[in-house]
Amino acid sequence: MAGSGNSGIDPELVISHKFPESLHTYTERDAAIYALGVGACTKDAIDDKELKYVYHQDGQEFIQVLPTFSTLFTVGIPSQMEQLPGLPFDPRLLLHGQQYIEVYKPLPSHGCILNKTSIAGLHDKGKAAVLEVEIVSYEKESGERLCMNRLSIYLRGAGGFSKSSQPYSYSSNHSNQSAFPKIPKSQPFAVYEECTHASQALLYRLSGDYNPLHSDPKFAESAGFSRPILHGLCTLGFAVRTIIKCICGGDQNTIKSVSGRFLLHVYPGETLITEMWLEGLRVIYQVKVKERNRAVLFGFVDLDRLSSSL
Ligand SMILES: CCCCCCC/C=C/C(=O)SCCNC(=O)CCNC(=O)[C@H](O)C(C)(C)COP(=O)(O)OP(=O)(O)OC[C@H]1O[C@@H](n2cnc3c(N)ncnc32)[C@H](O)[C@@H]1OP(=O)(O)O
Repeated sequence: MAGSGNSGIDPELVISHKFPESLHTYTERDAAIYALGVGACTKDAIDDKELKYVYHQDGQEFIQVLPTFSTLFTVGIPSQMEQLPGLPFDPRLLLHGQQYIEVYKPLPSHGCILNKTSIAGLHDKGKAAVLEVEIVSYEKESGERLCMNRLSIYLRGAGGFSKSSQPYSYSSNHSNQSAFPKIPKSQPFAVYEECTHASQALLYRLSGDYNPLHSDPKFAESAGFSRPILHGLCTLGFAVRTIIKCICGGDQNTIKSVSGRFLLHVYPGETLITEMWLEGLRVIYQVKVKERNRAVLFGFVDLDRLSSSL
């Protein structure tokens, strides 16, 4: 509830903050390491729908890039948050809450990206604060807009900063594009099961997210977990890759937008079961961890066309 504590957050200072523009350069190797990190070709090293993400399959000139690779353009955010005036927080208590992605054109296999970052929201949830950050990414050379990522960061213990009896809530996004649909009660259109590896987070972190929550047992324990947990964006990468494989006929370029809410942490080595429902051009999905029979992620993916193989 509003006013239940005082985390020292100064909301007006936070939402008026202006981030400097930043550059992010990547190569084909980064795109391939990312694809392996989210499980591409793990079940089958010659998978004909996935080899293209890690190898110049059939002589293709460039490797193909998964749309969720764009989430890597945001890896600098947690360290930028530490410099953010008016936002004191304990980095051990920070969790990734939600991710929304819009893809405007296929991601190139290498390039230099210009990121424009802004605060998109701040909410007082009493026991937590939720900060939303939006990053619009452009291809530096052409100036063309490539994608947009909006992430919600859940800061445990940082709520209670509202000055009035109404909980503080600011959002720059009025379009409700990322509102979550209900999980249908009907049987899923497709279900796909896949194991993550015990070393999944250690592989995924090589894509640039070096938060010790995912690799350091002592840090993970101090954050309240029995061992390091998987990056939320790794779980999201598994889910979207699964949707591309099961619904999009392997064509990653049919993805227009992706939305996901992280419901519970995943331990590397656990088995992910992704359930998918197709409603027009929208795929509603839910990921469960088999070993604990718990939902860990849900959301939707909007497509720009349906695969002819459906
Ligand atoms: C590129 C890097 C980006 C930054 C990353 C930061 C570093 C962390 C990286 C990670 O990858 S962490 C691993 C991935 N994330 C997780 O594992 C989180 C899983 N989710 C949870 O553990 C829980 O859902 C939660 C976030 C702890 C919240 O659970 P809790 O029981 O405390 O919430 P509720 O009581 O249900 O709701 C309170 C309030 O908060 C809203 N809310 C709930 N969940 C989320 C969420 N995932 N994202 C945003 N907001 C959330 C909920 O709607 C309630 O609001 P009101 O309805 O009361 O207004």
